[in-house]
Amino acid sequence: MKILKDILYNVNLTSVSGNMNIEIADVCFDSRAVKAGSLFVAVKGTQVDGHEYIERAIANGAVAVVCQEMPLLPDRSVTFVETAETHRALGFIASNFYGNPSKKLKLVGVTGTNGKTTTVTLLFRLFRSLGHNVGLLSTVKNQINDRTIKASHTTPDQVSLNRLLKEMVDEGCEYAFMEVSSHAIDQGRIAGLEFAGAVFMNISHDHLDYHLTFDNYIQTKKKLFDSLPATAFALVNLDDKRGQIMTQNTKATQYAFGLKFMTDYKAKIITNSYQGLELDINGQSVWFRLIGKFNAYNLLAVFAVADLLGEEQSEVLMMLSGIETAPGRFEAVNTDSSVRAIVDYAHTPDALENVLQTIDSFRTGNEKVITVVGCGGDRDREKRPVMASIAAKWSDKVIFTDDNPRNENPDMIIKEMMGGIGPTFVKKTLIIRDRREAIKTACSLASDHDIILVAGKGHETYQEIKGVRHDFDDRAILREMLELFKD
Ligand SMILES: CC(=O)N[C@H]1[C@@H](OP(=O)(O)OP(=O)(O)OC[C@H]2O[C@@H](n3ccc(=O)[nH]c3=O)[C@H](O)[C@@H]2O)O[C@H](CO)[C@@H](O)[C@@H]1O[C@H](C)C(=O)N[C@@H](C)C(=O)N[C@H](CCC(=O)O)C(=O)O
Ligand SMILES: Nc1ncnc2c1ncn2[C@@H]1O[C@H](COP(=O)(O)OP(=O)(O)OP(=O)(O)O)[C@@H](O)[C@H]1O
Ligand SMILES: N[C@H](CCC[C@H](N)C(=O)O)C(=O)O
Ligand SMILES: [Mg+2]
Repeated sequence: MKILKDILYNVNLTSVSGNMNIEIADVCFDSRAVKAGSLFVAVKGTQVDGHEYIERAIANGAVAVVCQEMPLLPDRSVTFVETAETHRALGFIASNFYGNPSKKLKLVGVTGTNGKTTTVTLLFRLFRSLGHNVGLLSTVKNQINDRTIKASHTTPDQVSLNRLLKEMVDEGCEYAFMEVSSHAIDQGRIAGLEFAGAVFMNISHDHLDYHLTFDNYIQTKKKLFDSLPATAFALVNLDDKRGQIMTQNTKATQYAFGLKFMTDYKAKIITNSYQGLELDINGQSVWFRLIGKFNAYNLLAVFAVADLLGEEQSEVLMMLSGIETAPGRFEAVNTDSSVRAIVDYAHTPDALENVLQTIDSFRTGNEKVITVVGCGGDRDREKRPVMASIAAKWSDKVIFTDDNPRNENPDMIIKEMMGGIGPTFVKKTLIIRDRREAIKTACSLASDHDIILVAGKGHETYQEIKGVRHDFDDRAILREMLELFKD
């Protein structure tokens, strides 16, 4: 049990009605989750306004309410407090409620359009193999040492996030590595956290349905760096032209990494092949299991973070050299078929182009590249024709299929993708909406040594259609179909 006035520490209150010395049993931002003794925080969302559910929260047992607009006649049986931005206040409140866990371990946040999951997963595995207790918050899963906890978001909501950090502290974690999505920054999910460091990977076209303009998207990511304390490090990829913008107003100590310019952490690609990457990092040449130039950035960022956190460089490189790629990230689906198959989570134009360019660079003869790809529903529509055109440009055959249609009409999604397909690409394009059938067709078309890329869903083990998640795993279906068409 915590006292209301203590959990409102650092929240700027504009007005108060009622007793601030009451006990609070739980913090909730959803009236449906409120139980007796809870504090309800009313948040304006993208669909509805949480203020409309205050009465319901009180009926469910809320004893205090945090709101942005004080009701004209506040219910006298509960305490009401008013603050300007409840979504940000919720971050501070959740942090106070769980004893400010982010201050009790070293929390590193990774942001960027692509590469967050890969980078935090590598960091988690590296620090575990270096003998530390570590926590992970990622799109694929959350993890505390050896315990896995299902993830519903790339970055959890304020309450779940602080609860998980507290569990990490309780289980002795010295470090936590987390993905910071742009949605999370905008919705105040990271407000009140104290980061030991933050990393900027890159920014490219995505989520414009939410941020509306690319500039808003950049400015949202920058807020992570604006919020860092002076004790933190701010590490940016200088090869991305928006890298410097991120640190314009930061109080943190600035560091940069990249492949192009003289930076604090610089790498050179010596070999980039289907077997892995050989990089020169700080004069040491090291082999890594990850594939593709884009992974050189992820590996270099991991090396830099480990160095900034005080780990010994040569030990880091030795351990990192043996670490596998994150699930569904350029994951080779190995069977005894002579066809090579790759599952990758590329769901942005930039990621798709990187992966297909990487595959293209490995061609040694006249092997065909067959790509199966779709675009998610209820997500950025502008990227659909761009992704389609990139897929067709770099493939000999491309099959457009369903990703997660969610609440959209899948035929319309594919129609929008086809907007990127001009007359020259039409000949190599097939439309097979059923993803299983699309993968089957790709396998049936492939001959010896051809390469199949199934893009967009990576580690996902479901397909989301109208709010229902149906079992679906690209990797399992690929394995089954490759076996079926094996000569
Ligand atoms: C668009 C978006 O990000 N939405 C997130 C947002 O919900 P919202 O703003 O739509 O909420 P709302 O439905 O309008 O409700 C407003 C408020 O009223 C409350 N409410 C609502 C109904 C009710 O009966 N009672 C009640 O109290 C809600 O709990 C909420 O506090 O806040 C919710 C709570 O934190 C999130 O679960 C929800 O994520 C949805 C499910 C989602 O799909 N988000 C995706 C887009 C997302 O966040 N993705 C990013 C990264 C993507 C990437 O990796 O590239 C992520 O971090 O995962
Ligand atoms: N550093 C990188 N630069 C560009 N593309 C990358 C990079 N790392 C990975 N990718 C590509 O982007 C895809 C997604 O990678 P990853 O899951 O690591 O990114 P993410 O930022 O976590 O994505 P999300 O926003 O969905 O959480 C990969 O499957 C790969 O195709
Ligand atoms: N985590 C991201 C990636 C989704 C990947 C893709 N499979 C899709 O459904 O669009 C999101 O929620 O936007
Ligand atoms: Mg991710």
